[in-house]
Amino acid sequence: VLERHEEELSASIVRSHRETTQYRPEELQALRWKVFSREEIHAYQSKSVDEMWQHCAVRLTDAVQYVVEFAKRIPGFRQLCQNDQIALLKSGSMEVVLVRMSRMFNTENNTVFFDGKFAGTELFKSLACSDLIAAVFEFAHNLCVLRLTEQQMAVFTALVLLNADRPCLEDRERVQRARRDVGLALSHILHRDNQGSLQHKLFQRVQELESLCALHIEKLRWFRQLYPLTVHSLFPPLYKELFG
Ligand SMILES: CCS(=O)(=O)c1ccc(CC(=O)Nc2nc(-c3ccccc3)c(C(=O)c3ccccc3CC(C)C)s2)cc1
Repeated sequence: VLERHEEELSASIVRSHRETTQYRPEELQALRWKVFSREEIHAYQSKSVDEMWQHCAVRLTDAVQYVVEFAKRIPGFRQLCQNDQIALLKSGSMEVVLVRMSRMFNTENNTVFFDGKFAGTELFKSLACSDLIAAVFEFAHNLCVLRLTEQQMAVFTALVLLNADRPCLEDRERVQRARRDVGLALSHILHRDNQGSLQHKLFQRVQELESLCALHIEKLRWFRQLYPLTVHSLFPPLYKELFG
């Protein structure tokens, strides 16, 4: 009976994942070699720091919106109280965006999908946070080489969201129970795919995720100190609510 329950749980998580990614794997294959020209890269590099940050914040918020939709469809997340859903999204949505971003990474030319084409680290120069950009690329590369299937990615991202150690949770027990079910579903899938060794590699990636998100928040604080008005009036409200 447990098997069937796990099967049903992972099937519903995979369905939710498929319904809430902006780009399907087959679309990505077609886009793979669309890279920015030297002129286009130069145009991005000529943007001011605040212009480029604002541009990226809008793109990032688009991706986060899809993650919020995904979370709302995960069995076990839906049943949580409003406060706990927001607390999990506040601390987990960026982590899920970064995991999903790895499907939009091309390890052959070290580029990530951004604004409709694939971009290398040099395109983000005007953000003036090369350590964050290098860390995002490094993470995307390390996860991309694990070659997760969409099913493994879907259940892994549900596990990333259902983290009972997050701050400000009211019903930790309930999150823990939902997490245990998804954790069982993930190890069931990995063993069924004969990839049990992926389990500990994925948990290493989770440690990297936490420090990457902390770096993102640190850079955002630095940026907001320099450009308070840009953040206040030009950043998407959802970005400020989740990362502010
Ligand atoms: C995520 C769901 S998906 O369907 O796979 C998908 C859907 C859509 C896309 C397109 C997309 O929005 N790509 C972005 N790329 C980057 C980026 C930027 C610097 C290096 C590496 C990637 C974006 C960011 O703004 C970003 C992301 C992570 C950390 C930090 C930042 C910049 C900070 C300063 C806001 S948005 C990609 C993937």
